[in-house]
Amino acid sequence: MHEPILELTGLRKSFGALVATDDVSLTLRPGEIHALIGPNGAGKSTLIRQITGEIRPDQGSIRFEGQVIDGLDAAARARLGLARSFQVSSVIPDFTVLQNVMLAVAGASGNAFGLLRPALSDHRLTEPAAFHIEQAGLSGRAGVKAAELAHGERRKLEIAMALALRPRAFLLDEPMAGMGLEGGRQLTAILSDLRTEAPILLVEHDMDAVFALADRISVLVYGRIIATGTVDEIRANPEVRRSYLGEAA
Ligand SMILES: Nc1ncnc2c1ncn2[C@@H]1O[C@H](COP(=O)(O)OP(=O)(O)OP(=O)(O)O)[C@@H](O)[C@H]1O
Repeated sequence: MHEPILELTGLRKSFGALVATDDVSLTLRPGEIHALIGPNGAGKSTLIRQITGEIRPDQGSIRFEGQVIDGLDAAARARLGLARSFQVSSVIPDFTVLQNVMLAVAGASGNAFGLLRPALSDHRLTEPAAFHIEQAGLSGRAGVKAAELAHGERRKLEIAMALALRPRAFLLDEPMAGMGLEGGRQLTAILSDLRTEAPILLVEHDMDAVFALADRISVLVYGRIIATGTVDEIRANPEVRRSYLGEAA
């Protein structure tokens, strides 16, 4: 068994009297999609924010690729390759898809590319950018301005930009939201391939997508993980059916 990429141990976070995550432990293994599901207010976003470093746990510890990262701020964790996608604020609406992804490649490489003439035709930027655009399913749209993309295409652009950062793990918070049926199908196929690039911790309410994608599922209820298992194990778990899945299973 490979070492986990990400390992959460005993994470606890309270807001006043409310315990939002209560002794949460889970692992993200190489190559897997681990879905985190649970009712509204269960603590899923609070958990993700502790992993990214946006908020500090009251107790517990996080290891990333074997290193304890509790003392690192969000920027340092991002530099290690912990990528939270779908909240990319850096998409420039007036730039094309290709130019946006090139900027992400340039940012990730740390190289001092000149801002004027050379950079936008530099093959060290155009080649990896074109590759990530294809990986994200946006081939043929490279020349379109970001502002003109449809919602689902914008999400693919965000994936391409996240890929440019060469992540070691993806944290995805409700990627299916607002995608529609066909968009959701396409995104499911893209995410399925993405797990080989880096494992994915997937917070998602769309159970069709979760059941199609997840290698393992953890169920969070009132801040506690009540079950972790394969899709079949979780669908068959009576406590999970009672507290969350109901008829969806
Ligand atoms: N900054 C905060 N201050 C006070 N309470 C908070 C804060 N952030 C979250 N909470 C509370 O913590 C609980 C868990 O919220 P969280 O957003 O993590 O749940 P969630 O599982 O992501 O919900 P959803 O599925 O609706 O996004 C909720 O009761 C929420 O109101």
